[in-house]
Amino acid sequence: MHISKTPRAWALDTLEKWRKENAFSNLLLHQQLEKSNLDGRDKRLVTELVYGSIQRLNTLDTIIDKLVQKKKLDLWVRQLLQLSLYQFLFLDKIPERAIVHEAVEIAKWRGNIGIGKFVNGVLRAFLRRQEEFVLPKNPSTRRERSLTYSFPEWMVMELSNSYGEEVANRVMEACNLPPKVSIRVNSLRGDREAFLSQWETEPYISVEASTMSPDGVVITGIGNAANHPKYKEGLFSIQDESSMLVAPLFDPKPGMHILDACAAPGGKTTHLAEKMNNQGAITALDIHQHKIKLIDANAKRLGISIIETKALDVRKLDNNEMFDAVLLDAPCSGLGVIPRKPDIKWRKSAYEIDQLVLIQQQLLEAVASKIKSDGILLYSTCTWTLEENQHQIARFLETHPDFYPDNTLSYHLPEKVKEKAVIGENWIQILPHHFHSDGFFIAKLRKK
Ligand SMILES: C[S@@+](CC[C@H](N)C(=O)[O-])C[C@H]1O[C@@H](n2cnc3c(N)ncnc32)[C@H](O)[C@@H]1O
Repeated sequence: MHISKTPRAWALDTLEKWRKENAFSNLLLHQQLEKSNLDGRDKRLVTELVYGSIQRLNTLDTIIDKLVQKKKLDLWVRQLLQLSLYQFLFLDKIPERAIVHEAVEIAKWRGNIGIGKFVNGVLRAFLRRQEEFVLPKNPSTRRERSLTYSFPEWMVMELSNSYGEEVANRVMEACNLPPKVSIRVNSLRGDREAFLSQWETEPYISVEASTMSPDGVVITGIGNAANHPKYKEGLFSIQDESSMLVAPLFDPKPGMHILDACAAPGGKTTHLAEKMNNQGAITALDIHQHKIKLIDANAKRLGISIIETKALDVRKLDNNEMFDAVLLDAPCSGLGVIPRKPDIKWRKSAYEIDQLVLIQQQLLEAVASKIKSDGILLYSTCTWTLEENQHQIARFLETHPDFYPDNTLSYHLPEKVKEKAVIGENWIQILPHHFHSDGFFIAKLRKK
């Protein structure tokens, strides 16, 4: 195989595009793997190398800086070193000789013999001096924890101040493990038992009932689940298990009229429609026109007809329509999805979180007046910062005396979830180490 077609060359190409195009690693990786002619095993290696190098970015760069002594490196050379060091440090099945050899071949092919020699020298220096770079097993300072768990220092502090150091360490550890793939059975097309029995003819795929949701299935070996015929036939949706907790909290009944204020791509909207047995009405808004198409396509694929979509900023919703319930699945810092999108660690800032808190406040304000008396407001985010979650809801209740915390939230949560999650009177916070699913927050409020 020519060097340009090897898994490591594909990984390097993907890392370069990720950085230069500021792309999301998960979307880019899907595109790249589709383009390549690699077999399943090699695709898994590319995935591991790309996610791993991004996940461990600060740790790898710190080592590279020590090895090259501040020499300015071309982006691709640095990334080639990152993915080689990632293999030395975090993968134990690949022989050191093979890692060095392939890195040098790629350096010669992409650059020249001189760069090949340079890469060879840096990697051999690392192997000679390995002991200098061993990460502390029980890191204590902020800097040590940042390097051992590969998190920016401000996030280490944010997590520790919110949940304590021990829990923060468990969260960061969990974020470095490969994410689970979970799917949601379309209950309009049959129940989970029947669905689980339909995979026996596909021996490379294994399925297991989720303990977090009666509609969820944890699946391995499927590759890109969106390419599977059963997905195209509308038998399931791809959804993280934590997100599957939202729809049941409405105790949805056929005939309800629900507003999903930030709906695209429609994961929770379609779950709600399935729970309502496709009877009633859901108004699904999203600010981005191009994302509305995703909700429509998902509804069509799943055989759902009760969702009416509209491209609209919910802050501009000025008709007099009132709803039985509103879901505000707000735009947020997304720190809870770091296991699936490690890029978030390096691209979010504390300043951005402050901006998001203000937007979330405006969105809550906008939907509050659209809820009927005795109606439900569910607020959710896929993050763990207190400002976006518990503090946001406390502030809303302080300034909206016509709402009160709805303590029925826990009736609709599976026992297994209640055992591990952090639960308040009317909210739940799932952290990534609880179930190895997304970090997720949900609060339930009711209008007087
Ligand atoms: C967390 S995502 C929603 C995910 C969705 N609920 C699901 O389960 O598939 C937040 C969405 O809010 C949308 N959004 C952001 N600001 C908005 C606004 N002012 N009005 C309506 N939608 C908005 C974003 O485009 C994004 O699609």
